[in-house]
Amino acid sequence: MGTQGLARGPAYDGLAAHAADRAILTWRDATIHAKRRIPWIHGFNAAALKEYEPALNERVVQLVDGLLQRHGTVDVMESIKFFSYDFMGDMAQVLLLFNGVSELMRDGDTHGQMQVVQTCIDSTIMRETMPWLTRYISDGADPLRAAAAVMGMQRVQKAISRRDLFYYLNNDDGAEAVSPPLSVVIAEAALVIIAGSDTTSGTLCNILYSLVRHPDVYKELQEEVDKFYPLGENALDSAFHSKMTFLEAVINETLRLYPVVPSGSQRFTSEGVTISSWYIFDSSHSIESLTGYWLPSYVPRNTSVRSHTWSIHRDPRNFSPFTNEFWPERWLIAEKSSSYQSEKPFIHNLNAYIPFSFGPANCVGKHLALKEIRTVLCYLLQQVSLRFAEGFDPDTWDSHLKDNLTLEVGHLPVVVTARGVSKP
Ligand code: HEM
Repeated sequence: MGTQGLARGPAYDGLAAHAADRAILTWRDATIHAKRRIPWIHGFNAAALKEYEPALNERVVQLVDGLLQRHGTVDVMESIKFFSYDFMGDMAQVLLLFNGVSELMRDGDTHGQMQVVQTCIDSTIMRETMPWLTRYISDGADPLRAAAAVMGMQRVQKAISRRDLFYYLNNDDGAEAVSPPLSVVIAEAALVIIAGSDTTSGTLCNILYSLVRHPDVYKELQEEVDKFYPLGENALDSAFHSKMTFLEAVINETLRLYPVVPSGSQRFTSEGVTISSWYIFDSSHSIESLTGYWLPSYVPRNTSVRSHTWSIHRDPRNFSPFTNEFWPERWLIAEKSSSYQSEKPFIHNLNAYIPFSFGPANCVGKHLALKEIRTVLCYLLQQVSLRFAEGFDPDTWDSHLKDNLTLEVGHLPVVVTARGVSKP
């Protein structure tokens, strides 16, 4: 996956089948991919991220206000999903939206927007695993593309009042000598919705679930939030994010246990390659002793391969101890800001931590995703307390996870209580 790595595999052709133009995620040719990534990089640079803050902050306040207005039990999964789609709508404005604006949090799904998106997502596994089949049957992404085309055309004709991601993808900043054709901008803008919504909302849900499930961790994070954003302070101000080491540890640990693309990205061998793939344990030791050796293996040409992120993240050779447990402390120990005393070896292999993939085709939206997650958590924890709703069995959480290309989460019924903190 790195710069010297293998090229993308045929799964990406399946994702692009029927499309008038390919979105960046589906380009297999490294040269074209690198060229198409340029406007995305502009759209996610530090200055652009700063420009998106007012829109993000407005949506975060709307999310938390909405949770507080609903007395009793709230399915926080649905609220956060709507939040992430509304915010990506603000960034790209290409869905079946009212007046070009997504208002799921305000109005609910009155325009059938979620059905259009879900149909697209539900078809991804089929399109990925059987690209050839897409030639014979209609593509679940077609309705999303049609909606994106209509909205995209309206959008380019509109005078825009503020800069969003579409502004950069459409080369409105004039950074490139030649602007992309509308079909390309529409493909990219539709990808903003698909790549940027459920990824972030699923991660936020996994974080909230893990926090409520582990009251000691929840308490420690709450203390950190209260330290930087006490009563009356502006928790939407990102100034302190870089100092919040425990917040970072919680996010990292959640993405380790619940990677958003659990099966990883498909790659393809255009010629035979030898890789160190099998780790043979020394039979005289137990698996916990982790002694053994790598055995190289040969992958013939024209073979599709994947690095299975879920398994890599949950491998005791990469993260130990408490490999399958939610233990944010490991990130502080690795940073040497917390101590570790135990007979068990401490293993923390950052090369094996790949929630955003790595190399030239890694997640280009990573910094926006992290900004969203940090802002939601700081503001939410300053304003409210959460506990599981009566009757919810936290032991069932993992059994409702679904690998649908991205990791889908189940319902998360919680009781939300105001902490009595005044708003900024
Ligand atoms: C926690 C949140 C997120 C995670 C964990 C995540 C993870 C990933 C991963 C693993 C990939 C590689 C997929 C592949 O190669 O098949 C990827 C690609 C991508 N992501 Fe994200 N993502 C997140 C949020 C976002 C957001 C908010 C956006 C904004 C629109 C975004 C936009 C993209 C794009 C455009 C690509 C394709 C990049 C390329 O082909 O060069 N992602 N993401």
